[in-house]
Amino acid sequence: MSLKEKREGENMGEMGDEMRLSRFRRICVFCGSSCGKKASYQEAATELGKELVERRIDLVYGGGSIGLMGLVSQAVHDGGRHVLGVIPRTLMPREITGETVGEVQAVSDMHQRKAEMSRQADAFIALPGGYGTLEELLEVITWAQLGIHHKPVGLLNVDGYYNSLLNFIDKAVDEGFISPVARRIIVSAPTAKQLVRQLEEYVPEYEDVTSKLVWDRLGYVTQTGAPAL
Ligand SMILES: CC(C)=CCNc1ncnc2c1ncn2[C@@H]1O[C@H](COP(=O)(O)O)[C@@H](O)[C@H]1O
Repeated sequence: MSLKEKREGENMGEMGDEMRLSRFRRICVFCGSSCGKKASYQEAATELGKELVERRIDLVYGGGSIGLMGLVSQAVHDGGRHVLGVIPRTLMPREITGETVGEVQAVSDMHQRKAEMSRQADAFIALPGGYGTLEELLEVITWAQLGIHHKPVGLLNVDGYYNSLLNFIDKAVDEGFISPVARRIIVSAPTAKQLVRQLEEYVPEYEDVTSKLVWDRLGYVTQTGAPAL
């Protein structure tokens, strides 16, 4: 049995009685707390939410209703899937982040929020965004590189928004700072449909530099305690 088949089998085994259309139970979306200037960014956030609904995938995100975060969470909630917003207590007042649809999980700080969003998800997708989005994206890529998780990481490159970032990463490969294998951790596509399809097919090829058991002891475990993807 190939690694891909084995991992798919593991996921199916955890499915419960609901027939799934995806190997992912829940996806974490990172995105701007602003809407961005182009309508295409906002449309992409809603499209991504609808794509998750179509594939019966739940959402975990940073909570609140501001910017693209609000659009993607509303689309998933409207489609009847579960939405989990993970918010640091200091950002909880409605004047700061707006109303959260679905379930809210309060955490103590930004670090705990990232760890919790990551723990709850089977894959990650970044929509267009600013510093916060980039930081969250780069952290889960770094964690994949270190073997903390093997979950797919996708970049929704709406209207080429992330072209310059991808060019920079390619330069880092050329200059010997990122290995070609680590470059392939990032899956990118221009539409939600294409991206989710590519993430479904993603096979991790990264060799763990540290046993996953070590990370588990540090608290980086999946919620069910099951092996990461
Ligand atoms: C005080 C203040 C500026 C609040 C803005 N309100 C926010 N509410 C909730 N999460 C946020 C907020 N700003 C940034 N984030 C976090 O950073 C990411 C987006 O940051 P950005 O807009 O790309 O850079 C989100 O995924 C979220 O996890």
